[in-house]
Order: sequence, then structure tokens, then C-alpha cells
Amino acid sequence: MEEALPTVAEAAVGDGDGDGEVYRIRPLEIADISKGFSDLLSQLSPSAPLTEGAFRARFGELAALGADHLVLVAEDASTGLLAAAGAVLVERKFIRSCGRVGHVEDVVVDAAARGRGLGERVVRRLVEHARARGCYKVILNCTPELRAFYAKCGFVEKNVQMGLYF
Ligand SMILES: CC(=O)SCCNC(=O)CCNC(=O)[C@H](O)C(C)(C)COP(=O)(O)OP(=O)(O)OC[C@H]1O[C@@H](n2cnc3c(N)ncnc32)[C@H](O)[C@@H]1OP(=O)(O)O
Repeated sequence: MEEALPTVAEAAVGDGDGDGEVYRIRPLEIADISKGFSDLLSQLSPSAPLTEGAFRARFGELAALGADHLVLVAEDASTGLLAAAGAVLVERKFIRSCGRVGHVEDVVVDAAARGRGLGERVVRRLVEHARARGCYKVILNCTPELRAFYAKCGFVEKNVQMGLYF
């Protein structure tokens, strides 16, 4: 029988890196729609602002996936606004003895907060989550300019990304 999934909150408790400073990394919450989540995501990909209704609907869908889908955010204690976000999706496979693979997606740090190690901290927390969920690897797609950033986070270049857009 499959083991019980921890809740998203349980799966990512504790910052664990003792920054004791401004940013608190934690799972996404419903209230984050009013803490700049949409503006943060627009720095990843320009798009129409996320409405509260759309945010709530998607939040509910993702919550139903339990710990197999985790969105982390970093809240700036001095402003109450979000300074970074990132997600990891745990894919359940048949191969590799029904192994699991982590997919890191949508990592972004607010332009004003870049260059202070926050992006690396968020990625490392996402990777920790995937490892704790039993993944045998974590993969992601990025542009060539981000090779050095992900190398700092422990990733090595492997294979080729392909896409087919609709
Ligand atoms: C899977 C995906 O989501 S890919 C999409 C990634 N997101 C984006 O491109 C959105 C726009 N960019 C950003 O949000 C940010 O610039 C990020 C997330 C790429 C980096 O966040 P930051 O907080 O600035 O990175 P951080 O300060 O943790 O950098 C860690 C290390 O990587 C290096 N690094 C960071 N960005 C880059 C870069 N673009 N090119 C080369 N090295 C970089 C840093 O110099 C640092 O190295 P150091 O420890 O030797 O000083």
C-alpha cells in the first residue's frame, strides 16, 4: 500500500538554513494573491494579471495533488511582499520500478532581490522536497544564460530540451 502523502506544509516546513533575516521561504498560501504573486510571475513570462478567482481555482487544483506539487515562495518580512517563487512537480513513473522524478518549474526572484542567493536557496529547497518525496532525479529546462545559475544549484547539463507549442 502506498504511504500517506504529507501535506504541502509538512513537506516543506522549516527554513533550515538559518538566514534569520528578511526572507522566509514557505509554501504558497491563498493570501499570497495580495502579496505580489502575480507581479512576481509576470517577471517570468509577460501575461495578463492573475485574477483572484483564477488564482483560487488553480490553488485548489494544485492543493488536491498534495505533496506531489509544491509551490514555494519567499516572503520579505520587511515589506510583507513576495520576493521569490518556484515550484516542483513530482512525476510518478512506471519505469525505474515505479520511480519518481522531480520537475523544477517557474523559479523567479524579484528583480530588486536578485544576486543575494535567494534564487539558489529556493531551488535547493525544491530539490530537497523532491528528494524527500523519493525522486531519483530532478530535472528542469532553462535558457543557456542560466546554465551557471543552475550549476551553482548542483545541476549538470544533460540531454536536449524540445518543445511543441500550441
Ligand atoms: C526552471 C526555471 O524556472 S528557468 C527560469 C528561471 N527564472 C528566470 O529566468 C526569471 C528571471 N531571473 C530570476 O528570477 C533570477 O535572476 C534567477 C532566479 C535566475 C536567479 O536568482 P538570484 O537570486 O539572483 O540568484 P542567486 O543570487 O541565488 O545566484 C546564485 C549563484 O548563481 C549565479 N547566477 C545567478 N543568476 C545568474 C545568471 N543569470 N547567469 C550566471 N550566473 C548567475 C550567481 O552569481 C550566484 O553565484 P555566486 O554564489 O558565485 O555568487
